[in-house]
Amino acid sequence: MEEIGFLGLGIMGKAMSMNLLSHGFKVTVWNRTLSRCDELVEHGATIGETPAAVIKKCKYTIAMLSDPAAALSVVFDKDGVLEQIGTGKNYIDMSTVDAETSSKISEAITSKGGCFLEAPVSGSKKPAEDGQLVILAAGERALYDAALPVFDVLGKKSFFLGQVGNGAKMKLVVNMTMGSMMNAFSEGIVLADKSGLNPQTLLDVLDLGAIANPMFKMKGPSMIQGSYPPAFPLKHQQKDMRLALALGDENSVAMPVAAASNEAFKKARSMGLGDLDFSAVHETVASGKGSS
Ligand SMILES: NC(=O)C1=CN([C@@H]2O[C@H](COP(=O)(O)OP(=O)(O)OC[C@H]3O[C@@H](n4cnc5c(N)ncnc54)[C@H](OP(=O)(O)O)[C@@H]3O)[C@@H](O)[C@H]2O)C=CC1
Ligand SMILES: O=CCCC(=O)O
Repeated sequence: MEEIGFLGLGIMGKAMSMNLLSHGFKVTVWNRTLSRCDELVEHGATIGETPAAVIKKCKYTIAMLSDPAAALSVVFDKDGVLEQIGTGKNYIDMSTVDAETSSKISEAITSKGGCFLEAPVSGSKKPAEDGQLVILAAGERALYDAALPVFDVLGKKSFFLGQVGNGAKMKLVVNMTMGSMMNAFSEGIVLADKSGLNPQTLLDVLDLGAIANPMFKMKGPSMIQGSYPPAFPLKHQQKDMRLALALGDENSVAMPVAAASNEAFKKARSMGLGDLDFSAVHETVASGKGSS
C-alpha cells in the first residue's frame, strides 16, 4: 500500500502510527496540537500541516479522534478533509463515534467521489502498541479489502460488518458492556475491602472463575492501589456510554445497568477524573462519593 496519512496522535493514534512506521509503512501525520507530531517525525514520519494537506498527499488516510465533534470538525472545517477528498482518495475513520456522525462523514466523502470506511477498534493502548486491536469495519467493501494489509499490522482480527453505522454500533455495544462491567468490578473491590476481605484475594478468586477476563486481571491491581494511569481516558468511556444509551433510546431498549454506569462515569468526571483511565470510576465508590 502507498503512503498512509494519519490524523490524530492521541494515546491510540500515536501507538497505531508508530506501529505502521515500524512495519515499514511511510506515514504522514497531522495532529491539532502539532507538537505531538515530533516524536513520530523522529521515527520517520512526515508532517502534514493540515488534514487537507494530508489528504492531498496520501491515497489512504486514517483518523483516530476523540469524539463526534472532533471527527466532524476534521472533515468539515476549514483546511479539513473535504477540501481535498475526491476520486481515488480513501478515508478510514477509526474513532469511536455514533452511527449518525459516521453516516454524515460517509455521505460527504462519497458525494465528492471519495471512498469511506468506518473502523473503530476494540483494545486499548497496549494492544495498539502491539498490533493486537480488534477492528470493526463497515462501509465500502473494496476499501476494506484494500486496507487489510494495514489492518493486519494494527490488529489481530478484522470484522467487516456491512453498511456504514454497523461498525459504530458494534463498538458502542461493546463499550457499553465494558463500562458496566467496570462499575460492577469497582463495587466488588470496595465491598470486599469494607467487609474485611483482602481485595487482592478477590482478584485471585475472580481470575479462576467464570467471570475471569483480561480487563479485571490488568486493571485490578492498580485499582486496589488507587492508581489510574490513562490507557482509555474516562471522559471517552463516558462519551461511549452516552452514545450507547442514545442507541438504546432509538431502539427502545431498556438499559438500567448502563444508565447507572453512565451516572457513575459522569460523577467521576465531575470529580476531575476525566483524563485518568476509565478504571478511576472506582473512586466514586472507594471515596464514598457515589452518584446519589
Ligand atoms: N484509549 C483507548 O483505549 C481507546 C480509545 N478509543 C477511541 O479512539 C479515539 C481516540 O482515543 P485516544 O487516543 O485514547 O484519545 P486522546 O484523548 O488521547 O486523543 C484524542 C485525539 O483527538 C484530537 N482532537 C480532540 N478534539 C479535536 C478537535 N476538535 N479537532 C481535532 N482534533 C481533536 C486530539 O488532538 P490534541 O492532541 O490536539 O488534543 C488527539 O489527537 C476516541 O474516539 C476513543 O473513544 C478506542 C479504543 C481504545
Ligand atoms: O474504546 C476503548 C476500548 C478499550 C478496550 O477495549 O480495552
